[in-house]
Order: sequence, then C-alpha cells, then structure tokens
Amino acid sequence: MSPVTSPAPAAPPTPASVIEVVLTVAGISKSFGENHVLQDFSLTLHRGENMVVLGKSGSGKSVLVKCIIGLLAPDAGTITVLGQYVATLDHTALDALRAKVGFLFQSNALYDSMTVRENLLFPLRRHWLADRRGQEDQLVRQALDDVGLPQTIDQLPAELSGGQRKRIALARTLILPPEIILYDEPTTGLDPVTAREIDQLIRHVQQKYHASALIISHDMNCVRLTADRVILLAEGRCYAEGTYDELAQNPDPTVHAFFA
Ligand SMILES: Nc1ncnc2c1ncn2[C@@H]1O[C@H](COP(=O)(O)OP(=O)(O)OP(=O)(O)O)[C@@H](O)[C@H]1O
Repeated sequence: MSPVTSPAPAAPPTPASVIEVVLTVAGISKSFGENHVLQDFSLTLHRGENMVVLGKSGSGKSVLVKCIIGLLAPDAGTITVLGQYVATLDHTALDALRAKVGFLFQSNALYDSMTVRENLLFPLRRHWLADRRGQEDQLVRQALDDVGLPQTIDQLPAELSGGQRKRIALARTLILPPEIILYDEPTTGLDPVTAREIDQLIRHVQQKYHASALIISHDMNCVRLTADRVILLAEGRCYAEGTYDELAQNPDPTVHAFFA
C-alpha cells in the first residue's frame, strides 16, 4: 500500500513573478455638459513602470490626471491608487495618499519668493513625517544631487534656467519620496537638448527610486526615450496601447498621425 500523501502545496508566487499594480483607472467617464471628454477610459500602471499617455491637445489628458489625484470626480468608473479607491477618501486620507504620489506640474509650481532649499523643505513640512525629523538638510542635498544641481541650494527660482527649474521641481517631488510620479508634459517649453536631459533624468529616477511614472506628453522624443508602454488617448478612450515601437508600426491613421 502506498503511503498517503497530500498534494504538494502550490509554490508561493516569487516577487519576480508578481507584477504589482499601483494605479488602476477602470472605465472612467467625464463630461462637461455635452463635451464628453473621457468615455469608458481605462489603464493599469505597474510598479516600476514608465507609462506615457499620449494624446492631442484637448483630448483629455489633464482631465485624466485631475481625476487620478482627486481634483475632479469622474461621472462613472473607479480609480484605485496604491490600493485605495480615490472616490471614498476623505480629505486627510487623500492628503496622506498625495504624499506618496509626486506631481511634476507643467509650470513647475515653485514658490518664487523661496530659495531652492525652502522650496524643497515645503513638502517635508507639509507632510511632516516623524521618522524624517532632523534629516531635512540631508534629504534636500540628496534630492538636489539626484537632479544634478547641488550648487543651486541657496538660489531663487528666478535665477535658474527653465531646465534647472524643471529639475528643482522634480527634486521637490523626489524628497518624500514618491511611489508614483505624475509628469505633466515634462519637456514642454524646453529646448531639444535640455528636453533630452530631462528624459534621461526621468529614466534615472525610475531606476534609482523604482517609482512608477505616468507621463503626459505629446513630445514624441520624450515618449520614445521614457516610455515602457504607451497609451493613446483618443475619442475619450484608450484608443491604442503598446510599446513605442509597436505603436510606431500601427497603420491606423489616428495612431500613425503621431509618428508621421
Ligand atoms: N473644468 C472644466 N470645465 C469645462 N470643460 C473643461 C474643464 N476642464 C477641461 N475641460 C475640457 O475638457 C477637454 C479636455 O481638456 P484637457 O485640458 O484635459 O486637454 P489636454 O489633452 O490636457 O490638452 P493640452 O494637451 O492642450 O493640455 C477640453 O475640451 C476642455 O475644454
């Protein structure tokens, strides 16, 4: 008689086999009167991934970002950020979540009257985290090193170039540090050389911080250099999705128009 054996337990998933989802946008719709901007739009962002949302002007990219960060409420659908339903969060919970989600504004949103050091201290003081008390100076210097601008610490934003201001805004985003970074048109208004430096910095941040990024852009060089995956937002929905190379070979006229 053979010994009774229980079936071997299923092997637990190893970290390498688990692709963690950090952001889910599930079938959201948003209209302003008769202007149906988002219609059943969905995306999924994984940990450590850089995703670009590409779309022509007025396609709804900013509306999408505002829904993700809770500044606009979608008419339908759900948004889950780091496992939390954005729609159900009260002000305090939303604030705590925003400490884990860095937002690089197109305008940089630096305080003109504050030095670079004071600008970087601002998020630390706003989200005053007990375990980081006493480390503020070190954190400011580390964030400035990460963007290659340690020498600007006592300067005012007005004394910096456009590319430098973008880097300082990114340093301010990194200081908490974020699990997800939302980049709103990070290369708009920059010359091509400076724009490519920002693209490289976005990749550097991805590798160093293992953060996920949602990048809103219609700068095709930025898309090519920063995206692991691209979503084309058109007609209010996810019109096409794939790597840069996959979309570049897509013959659909709406997709092809971006690569012409
Ligand atoms: N608060 C609002 N009230 C009414 N309409 C709005 C509002 N916000 C955005 N819209 C409309 O939603 C549409 C999408 O705007 P959105 O700013 O998201 O476009 P975008 O893709 O970010 O464009 P761009 O690339 O030019 O920044 C536009 O028609 C805009 O007029």
